[in-house]
Amino acid sequence: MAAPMSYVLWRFCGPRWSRALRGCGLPVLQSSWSGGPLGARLLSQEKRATETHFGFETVSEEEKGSKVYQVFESVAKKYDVMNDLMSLGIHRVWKDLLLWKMHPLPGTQLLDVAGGTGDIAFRFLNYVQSQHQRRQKRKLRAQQNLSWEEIAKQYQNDERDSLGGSHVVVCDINREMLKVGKRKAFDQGYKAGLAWVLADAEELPFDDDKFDVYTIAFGIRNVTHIDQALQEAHRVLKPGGRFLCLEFSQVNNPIVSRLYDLYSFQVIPVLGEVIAGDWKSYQYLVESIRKFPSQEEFKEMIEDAGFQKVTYESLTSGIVAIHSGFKL
Ligand SMILES: COc1cc(O)cc(C/C=C(\C)CC/C=C(\C)CC/C=C(\C)CC/C=C(\C)CC/C=C(\C)CC/C=C(\C)CC/C=C(\C)CC/C=C(\C)CC/C=C(\C)CCC=C(C)C)c1O
Ligand SMILES: C[S@@+](CC[C@H](N)C(=O)[O-])C[C@H]1O[C@@H](n2cnc3c(N)ncnc32)[C@H](O)[C@@H]1O
Repeated sequence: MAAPMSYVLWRFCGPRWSRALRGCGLPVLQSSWSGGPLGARLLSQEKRATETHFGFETVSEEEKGSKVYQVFESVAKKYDVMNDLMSLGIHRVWKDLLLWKMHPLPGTQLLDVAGGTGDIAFRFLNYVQSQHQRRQKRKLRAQQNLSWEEIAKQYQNDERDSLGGSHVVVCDINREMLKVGKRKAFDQGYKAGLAWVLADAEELPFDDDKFDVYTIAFGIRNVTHIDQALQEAHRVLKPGGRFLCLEFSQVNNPIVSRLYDLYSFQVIPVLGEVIAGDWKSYQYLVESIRKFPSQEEFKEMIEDAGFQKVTYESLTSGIVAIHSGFKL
């Protein structure tokens, strides 16, 4: 029996068509066609796809989860040095820009999902601490005729709560990545306002309406059901809370695109082999980047999860983009 048109479009044109069809009220398939009566084959939106991609490879969903786990288990110890080498330090600028965009207020409760070795969390703690100190200094300067005891007391209070009540939870599915992150936190003296949780972005172990900001940097590309992770992000954010995602995206300059492709496929796996002894994980990295939706497509996915005022900013000719959305 012939497959319905929506399935054919989904199979050959991808999720963009699929979304467009859903908008027109047509039934949309999310899985592969396997024969049998039409009613059984037109899958409901709840039904999960059984096949997905791992880089350019087609794999089952279960396989994808374990392959992604193995990748980060394998690269964990060399992860930070590889990022500096591959990007010549540019990933640090992108991460700083994410924090400037967030501009957290005192008392911000942040959830950093796929937080890995803690780069976003540490930047958050530095940012809120320096903001808090600046505010306290300004307050002290504005108060006239304070005794030295009063000034000393204020400074002591500041030491006790140097973050102004802000807090970050780093959540990641990979034990090895968290282990490296915790070691880094210990070595660099980060302790207050920081917690580590081993969990899946698709099934967060947090109550509804708990966080002010949700971040995910270079993480969502690795998640099997991106839609599910986005719904979880929406659920755990407070009303008024903000979703921020830093991820690889679509390069918008043809010359940069050519060079970037050359660099990605010819240089990155070689660096991976030489530095981390792992060609395959870095081949997965460059392939997974090419499989990730464009800026506009990802914006639509974020909107589909219920976020509003969704915007994005492309950085470094679109090599990466920061998407932002609000739970209103
Ligand atoms: C397993 O999964 C993962 C593992 C991880 O460790 C990390 C992640 C997540 C990823 C990050 C947190 C960030 C990682 C960063 C990247 C993947 C790289 C992003 C790339 C850039 C910022 C640079 C983009 C490069 C270009 C626009 C093209 C410029 C390139 C060239 C001029 C070289 C062209 C290459 C060839 C012609 C091939 C032959 C060349 C050689 C053998 C020489 C090798 C050259 C170098 C090593 C120099 C590299 C040059 C640059 C980095 C250029 C920088 C300049 C610009 C930004 C314009 C994860 O998921
Ligand atoms: C490229 S690293 C990003 C780490 C960090 N956010 C950064 O910017 O450096 C991707 C991280 O996503 C994590 N990850 C992959 N799938 C995940 C999932 N389903 N839930 C939570 N974390 C996941 C990996 O374990 C890994 O630590």
